[in-house]
Order: sequence, then structure tokens, then C-alpha cells
Amino acid sequence: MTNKLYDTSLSLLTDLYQVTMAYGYWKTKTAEKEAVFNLYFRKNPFNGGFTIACGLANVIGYIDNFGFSKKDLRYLKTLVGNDGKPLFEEAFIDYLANLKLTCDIEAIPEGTVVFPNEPLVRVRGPILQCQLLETPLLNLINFESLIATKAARLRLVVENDTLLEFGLRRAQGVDGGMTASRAAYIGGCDATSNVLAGKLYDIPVGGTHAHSWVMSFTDEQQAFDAYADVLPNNVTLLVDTYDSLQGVRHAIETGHRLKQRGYKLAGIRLDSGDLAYLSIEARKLLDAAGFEDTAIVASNDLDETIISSLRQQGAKINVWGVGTKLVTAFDQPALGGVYKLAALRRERSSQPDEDGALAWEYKMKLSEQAIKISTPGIQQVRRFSDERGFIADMIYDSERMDGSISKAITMIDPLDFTKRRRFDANQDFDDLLIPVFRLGKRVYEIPDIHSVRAKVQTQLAKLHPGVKRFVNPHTYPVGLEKGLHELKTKLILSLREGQTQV
Ligand SMILES: Nc1ncnc2c1ncn2[C@@H]1O[C@H](COP(=O)(O)OP(=O)(O)OP(=O)(O)O)[C@@H](O)[C@H]1O
Ligand SMILES: O=P(O)(O)OC[C@H]1O[C@H](OP(=O)(O)OP(=O)(O)O)[C@H](O)[C@@H]1O
Ligand SMILES: O=C(O)c1cccnc1
Ligand SMILES: [Mg+2]
Repeated sequence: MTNKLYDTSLSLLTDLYQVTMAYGYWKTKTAEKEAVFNLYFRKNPFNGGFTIACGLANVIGYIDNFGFSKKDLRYLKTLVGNDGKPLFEEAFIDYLANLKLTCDIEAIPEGTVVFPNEPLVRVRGPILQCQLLETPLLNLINFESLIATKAARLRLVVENDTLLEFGLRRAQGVDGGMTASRAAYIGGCDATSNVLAGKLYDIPVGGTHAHSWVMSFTDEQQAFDAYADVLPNNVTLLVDTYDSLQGVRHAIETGHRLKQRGYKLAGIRLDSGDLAYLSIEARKLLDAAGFEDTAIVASNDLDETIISSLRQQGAKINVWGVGTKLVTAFDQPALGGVYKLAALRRERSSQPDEDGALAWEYKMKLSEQAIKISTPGIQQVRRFSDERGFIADMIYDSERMDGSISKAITMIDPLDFTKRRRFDANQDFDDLLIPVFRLGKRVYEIPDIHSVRAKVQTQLAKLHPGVKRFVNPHTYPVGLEKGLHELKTKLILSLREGQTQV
């Protein structure tokens, strides 16, 4: 099982400006200039305190299959500028025909808990190649991370109950449905109703039946009995087509017949009305009839807020079916991930290469808003932890700071330089970005989807509850290593004075 959706080249799945810039780099003979780009987001979605990294498997699929086909090239040849003449010259099209990716890519593995400003993916290589990857990488990481985060939030509220993803019919198109099912499973759903996702991604599939089944019979009892006859080992009956509690009584009747045949009534589903009241009453009826093990499934525009309220009201629901608001990431339609140039290698001749840092020209985007000023550097994230869990994350420049920690390290809050933390040499840590491609060759095995899903839960267990709460969550500390902070400050000052380099 590959966990990949893309088995064909999607190299034109990019914005036109990436191709026009690529042409520009090629034309100005800077295509091969070595660049470093970081992909990160600035704010956790859903006003939450954390994000789940997801989408790397599809990034890998995209890159594994990268390459412009003859048809792609033929199409690019048809593009014209505002004078009606071709946008790109033939020689550039030939260049693209032979283009093979040779980038080094590091990434934070899927299922990892991540925070604003941390590079989830770092791409290093010829600037033309890095540039072409901007849009697809953002497309693939933003959406899946958003949905995995939504599912993780749902998992936090349902605790050990069963969580089903029912979203395909409301998803944003085919791919929105497919990738949402994958990310929702990783984030913490137990199964999906999406059969193709089940097949392609090895996700358990499951579900009940629709109102149409009941409506196609003259009465509900007949409908339930017929369903139980056909699929005696898969009976969860939707009871709310006419009157929910009457429906439960009919389901109990069917349940008795199933029992006589050696099967069981697996569940009933409520899909309208007051789900707290109805589930409590349904539970009483089921228990009184000896169906203590029959599950109560609920669906109907659920999300983490409604589920949390239902649980507080004492609802007797043990399976939650969540569709629309999960796969459309209600109520935040996108994760705002960005991909920024962070360094360019200097011309070999212009600088001695004795210090790794001197080899690079650090780059950043200025902004009036401090949060939008990008951080330069060949970034790595160091996550410090102790026996209770994660303590803080520090972004550092892997070329400037020796990766081995032999002395104390100071981390500075990027939005308030007076806030500092010191970590001594024996503090436990992990560096989060790991090599995925070296010179365009894959050096990373995609883990199976079940272990990624399990990882989300072990990661969340290491987060302080305050960071996981939904209302005004505590901000998990993410800082810059002191040297990187100083470099950034120096660069901001020099850029503001109209210079471009440090
Ligand atoms: N006890 C409850 N507390 C909070 N929210 C609830 C409770 N019961 C149901 N809900 C939620 O309230 C909303 C009810 O939706 P709506 O007003 O469309 O009612 P409905 O029961 O679906 O109506 P209909 O019978 O016409 O289908 C849904 O999002 C549902 O999940
Ligand atoms: O509510 P969601 O979280 O999206 O979950 C999926 C919904 O899809 C189905 O019905 P559908 O919404 O198509 O019709 P209905 O609302 O009339 O039941 C199902 O009965 C759920 O209500
Ligand atoms: O199986 C179900 O109950 C189901 C599947 C898709 C959407 N709503 C419900
Ligand atoms: Mg509905």
C-alpha cells in the first residue's frame, strides 16, 4: 500500500507564475543557483493551539512522478503573451523536457504535532526547481494538515468513542473527498464511508444505511427486517425516518429476530432531532430490551463544539458520524501555509567557503506586521522534551549552529526578544526535519497509514492540556535560536536601511 493518490505526473499542477519565473531564471542563467525555501504556516487553524502535519506522502508521490510529459510541453508551447507571441521559447521547452528534480528535501513526518512558523518542508536545490514546487507543495500540505487537525480535535472530544468520517458527498470535489478521508483517518477517525479511500489508502470502511432504504418499503419494520435478512452481520438501523423512538422500538423487534438467528443488532443511528434527549431515551429502551451492547450512532451536522455539548448533556452516543464539517474544515476553509525563500548560495568566487554561514546569502520578506516577516536560514526545528512531554520548539539554522548540543542554548521569542529560555546540554531533544530526498532521490520510506495515525495520538499525549483546549488555548513556545534571532534582526535592520545582504 503506497498511501499515494498521484501515480501520474502532475507537473503542470502549479501556478503559471511559477513557470514564468522558471523561464526567467533559465533566461537569466540563474536557474541553477542554489536556493533554500521553507514551507510553514503562521497561525494554527480553528483558533486552536496545535496543528497536525499531514500531506507528505502525497508530496512524495508528486515528486516521484515529477516530469513534463510531451502533452504538457505541447500545451506550454501554446501559451502566448499579450502580443500574441509564444510566452516561452523552444529552447526552454526543451530544457523542461529534460528537467529532473535534483533537490534535497527535508520534512517533518506526517502525524507530528507542529506549530506556527516551523518549517514543515524545506527544499534546497536549483532555484528554478524549488520555485516550481511552491504551489503543489502548499496545495498538498495545507489541505491535509487542516483536515488532520480537524479530525484530531474531534478525536479529543469523542475520547474513546468511535469516530466515523461521512464527508464524501459534501467534500470539495473528488480530490477534496479523497485527501480529506485520508487526513481524517490520520487525524483520528476510525473509519470512512468513502470506499475508494478505503481501497487506495487501506483505511477501514464502515457505515449504516440511508433514509431511502426505509422509505422504499411500506413500513419501517419491514425495511429493518429486510435489511437484517440481507446483511445480518452488519446491522445498524437508521431510526429517525418517521419517529425516532418508534424507530428504536422497531429496531428492537428486528434485534430480537437477529438474536434468534445468532446475530446481533450492532447499532441504531439517530440523524435528526435533539440528539441528547433521543439518545438517552433510546438507550433506556435498548437496555430494557436486553440490547446493552447495541451502539447508538449519531450524525447530523456534527462538529467538535456540538459533540462536546452533547457529551456534557449526558448524551448516550458512542459512535459519531461526522461529514460536512470535517471534510470542509468548518469553520476555517484553509490553512495559510506559505513557502518562502530563506537563503541563496553565494557565488563560489565571491566568498571564502571556510564558514558554512558565509556560503549563504540570507533572504527574508519584510512586512509591517511582525508575524509576517519571514525567517531566513536553512532551518531545522529542535523539539525539547522531558518525561512529561514537549517543552518548547526552537528553530535554528543548521548551517550556522552545530547540530550537536555541547553547550547551553538560548531560545528567543520571535515576537518579544526579552522572552528567553535556556536549555542545557543534557536536555532531551529531537530534530524534527528529516531527509526525504537527496539530490532528487528518495531516501525516506513512507510509513504505513496506521502507524501515522497512531503517531498523532502519541504526539498529542505529550502536549500540555492547556495547548489542546479549544477556548483560548495556551500558546506552545516556539522560539528562534539566539544566533538565528540575531541574524534575523541584523537582516531586518539592513533591509530597512535599503541594503540587501548581510
Ligand atoms: N441536544 C443538542 N444540543 C446541541 N445541539 C444539538 C442537539 N441535538 C442536535 N443538535 C444539533 O443541532 C442541529 C439541528 O439541526 P436542524 O435544526 O436542521 O434540526 P434537524 O433535527 O436536523 O431537523 P430535521 O428534523 O428537519 O432534519 C444539528 O447540527 C445537530 O447536530
Ligand atoms: O451531517 P453530516 O456531518 O454532513 O454527515 C453526513 C450526513 O449525510 C447523510 O445525510 P444527508 O445530509 O445527505 O441528508 P439528510 O441531512 O437529509 O439526512 C447522513 O444522514 C448525515 O446526516
Ligand atoms: O453510512 C452512513 O451512515 C453514512 C454515510 C455517508 C453519509 N452519511 C451517513
Ligand atoms: Mg444532513
